[in-house]
Amino acid sequence: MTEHEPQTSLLDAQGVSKKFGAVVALRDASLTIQKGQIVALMGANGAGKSTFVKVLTGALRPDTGHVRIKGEERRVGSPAEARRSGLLPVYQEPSLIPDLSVADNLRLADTPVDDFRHWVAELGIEGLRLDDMIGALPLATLRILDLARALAAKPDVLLLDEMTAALPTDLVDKVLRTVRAQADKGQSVIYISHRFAEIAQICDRATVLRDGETVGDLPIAPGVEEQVVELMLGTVLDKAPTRDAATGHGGKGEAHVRVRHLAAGSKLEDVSLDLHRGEVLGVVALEGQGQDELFEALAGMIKPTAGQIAIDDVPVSFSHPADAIAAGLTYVPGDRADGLLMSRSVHENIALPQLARISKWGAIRMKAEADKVAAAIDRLQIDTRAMGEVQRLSGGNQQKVTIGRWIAAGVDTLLLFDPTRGIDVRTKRQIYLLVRELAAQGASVLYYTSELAEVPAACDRAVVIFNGKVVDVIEAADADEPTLMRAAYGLTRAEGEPA
Ligand SMILES: Nc1ncnc2c1ncn2[C@@H]1O[C@H](COP(=O)(O)OP(=O)(O)OP(=O)(O)O)[C@@H](O)[C@H]1O
Repeated sequence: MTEHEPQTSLLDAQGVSKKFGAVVALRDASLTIQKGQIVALMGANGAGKSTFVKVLTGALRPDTGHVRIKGEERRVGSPAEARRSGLLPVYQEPSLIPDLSVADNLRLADTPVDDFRHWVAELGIEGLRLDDMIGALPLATLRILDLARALAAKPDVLLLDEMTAALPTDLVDKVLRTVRAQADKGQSVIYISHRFAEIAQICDRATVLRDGETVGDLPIAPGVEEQVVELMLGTVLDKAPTRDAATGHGGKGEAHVRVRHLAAGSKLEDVSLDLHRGEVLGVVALEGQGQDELFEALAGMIKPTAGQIAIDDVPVSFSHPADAIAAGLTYVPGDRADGLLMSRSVHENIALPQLARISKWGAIRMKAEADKVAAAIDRLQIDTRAMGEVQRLSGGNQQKVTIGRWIAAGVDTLLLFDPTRGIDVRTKRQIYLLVRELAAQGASVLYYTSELAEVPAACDRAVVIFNGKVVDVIEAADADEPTLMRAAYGLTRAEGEPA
């Protein structure tokens, strides 16, 4: 090709539409990608990103639209056909079969094992055995295995849907570097994410969807963030709320939940912390430092092997999640599928904890419950077009339902594990405000986040866990990303550096 000849797009989709009954998921979506480019596909929760990826990769049949691959009109009728055409997705939720081993899963997809092993190592997963059962592996590892499996198939276009949302910072870094390096070698990537920092780091362009329609396609350049947000939302977003230091809790006074020398599982070795009423206490840790076990022990899902938990100075011991709930500890897991009744409605899912509580009052309380549920849906702007079943909601809207139910029910102590995973920028801000509101009303919140920027936005203080132990406690005012990151890697502060 001469330099004057226009380059044929590797993939060019135009005028794609898709309805689910009355719900218009895509109305006029388009996207073009050249060889070696990374294009960010952006849009608020429910804008149609996942649906678009499913159409492009043959998992859903569009109602209208054209897809050209290397200049040729193609009907991508099935995932197998998409794969043959060089398009391979990594979906938002892990796609490996839990009841099978890693090796069996690879066999099912004809994945070359040596290439897979290469990518697993490159992406920073150590100690994986091919006979490990998928169901026993943590969510972050599963996401990486999905990516490694896709890379091993050497697709022309890799479609990554919220790839980093469930990953801790160290793995995010590896994924971003790997994806960029692959693009530099000529692989194209469609990258769905709500995280601007990642998009600025690796993407060449951003295609923006709003209500199922492509409303912009811009090169990534300094200052593009505000433009993208405006296109995504169709309005100008208020400035991010900052925590009101005057109302924040400084971690002083009597602790509501007191944890001493807690050990559990193979990773949590010795964690002590005090969670006060009215406090949002952040937990920061790289993958696998014991944070899962800390939350599971507090939620009564696993038994500690050592240490004590006390609530208002009364020692407690949980043999079952019901014991933790009875003691006022409410756990919202990171894996939204764990917490939702997928085939039930949004209303039923949000009303669930209240139903347990109010059943003895019967119909008298039904109106109050319905009002609270409606208020929670409204506060979180849950997309209710697909009210029938939670499984039909977009991923971000499902996550909002898991949080919305506790806003409706009211809580004493909330254990939030990475609550904003896959949630768009506007809703994230609403969630920070809601968490702060719950705290202002006297609730205690323990808040694990894999996104370091959330600590100063939502928390009063953060404990940093490394190798199963608390290595630092950092006040929100000092919790900038470099400080948190160094602490998370177990690096002590340099002599003379301010705390
Ligand atoms: N199988 C389905 N049945 C009915 N409605 C659906 C189905 N799948 C998606 N939808 C609806 O289509 C719309 C677009 O959803 P989609 O998952 O594509 O959004 P998204 O942009 O990926 O959102 P998120 O950022 O929250 O993942 C939503 O209103 C969703 O509820």
